[in-house]
Amino acid sequence: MTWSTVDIPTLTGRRALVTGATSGLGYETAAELLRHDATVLLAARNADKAAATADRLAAVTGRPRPEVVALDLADLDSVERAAKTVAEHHDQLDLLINNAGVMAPPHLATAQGYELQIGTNHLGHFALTARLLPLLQAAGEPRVVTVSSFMHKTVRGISQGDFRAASGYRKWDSYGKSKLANVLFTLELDRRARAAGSHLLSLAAHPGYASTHLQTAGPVLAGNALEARVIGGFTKLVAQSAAAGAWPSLYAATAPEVRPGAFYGPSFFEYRGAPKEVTPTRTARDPELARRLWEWTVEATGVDAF
Ligand SMILES: NC(=O)c1ccc[n+]([C@@H]2O[C@H](COP(=O)([O-])OP(=O)(O)OC[C@H]3O[C@@H](n4cnc5c(N)ncnc54)[C@H](O)[C@@H]3O)[C@@H](O)[C@H]2O)c1
Repeated sequence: MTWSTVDIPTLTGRRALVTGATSGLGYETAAELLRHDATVLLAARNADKAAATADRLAAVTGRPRPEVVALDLADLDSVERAAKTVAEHHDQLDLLINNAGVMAPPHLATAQGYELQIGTNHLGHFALTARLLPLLQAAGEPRVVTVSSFMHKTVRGISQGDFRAASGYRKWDSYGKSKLANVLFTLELDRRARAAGSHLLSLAAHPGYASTHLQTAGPVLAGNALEARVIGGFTKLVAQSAAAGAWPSLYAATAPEVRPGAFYGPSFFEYRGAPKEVTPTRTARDPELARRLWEWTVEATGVDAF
């Protein structure tokens, strides 16, 4: 596939909400959507950072300043408030990019007591998608793109007990499980949308290996400045840029030819390059596990979609 961002069609009249858009892939995704004339909503935790990012995006793209929505994915009440705020100002949403994420922090909990990575990367995005579903359903060709990782391949499954990781927390295991959950969720959302006769498309993307804040955020949270410097330096040397890492998300969000329920990114043997369709692991494609994960997630978040 020889796709690049010049292939993104004009997005005039389309509204896109991007989570985690103050840095990394989310910032680059928002910038490219703006350049193609979408109306962009930046959902972010830190109001000052979000406002500065909105100013910067308007300046670098020459497009209208994105709207800022306060969203902490690690707090389900904040997710509910964010969705209400969006619904107060918009009657439809064309694109939801579930991009934000945290990787390998120390053992920390969300506001509701869930393990931080599964809570932020999976539960928060599930709740956000469910709460925005009426607005997505009101759009002509809605898409939900959820950003996963090749790290979903490192785990053999996920259980309800992993949501709290009450005993034996292993940071890489929890990250892998959160990214497995992202794929299971994408495929189950696709199945449920189609069973309900909805025109919503659910797709997954992964960036390969891209130089962003992701690699240093965990060590910073653990107070390990040296580890953050070493990992950050190594990543800058070998990883592709954040802009290139955003291509699979942008492809999934905008290419006319996508296949419902597909997963796009560089091949799993590479860590960079143009987006192509990749095959998730057998576990990630297990419909029974996806169904159970959905039920546990509805129980944990108190909200359902389809
Ligand atoms: N960079 C890579 O190589 C790589 C590889 C595979 C997958 N990913 C995935 O890409 C996505 C984007 O990460 P990135 O690489 O741009 O990293 P990043 O750290 O630059 O960006 C992550 C964003 O998520 C936001 N975020 C974290 N916790 C949040 C919360 N509780 N509420 C709201 N926002 C929150 C951060 O503020 C930040 O803006 C993540 O889902 C990550 O798992 C990245």
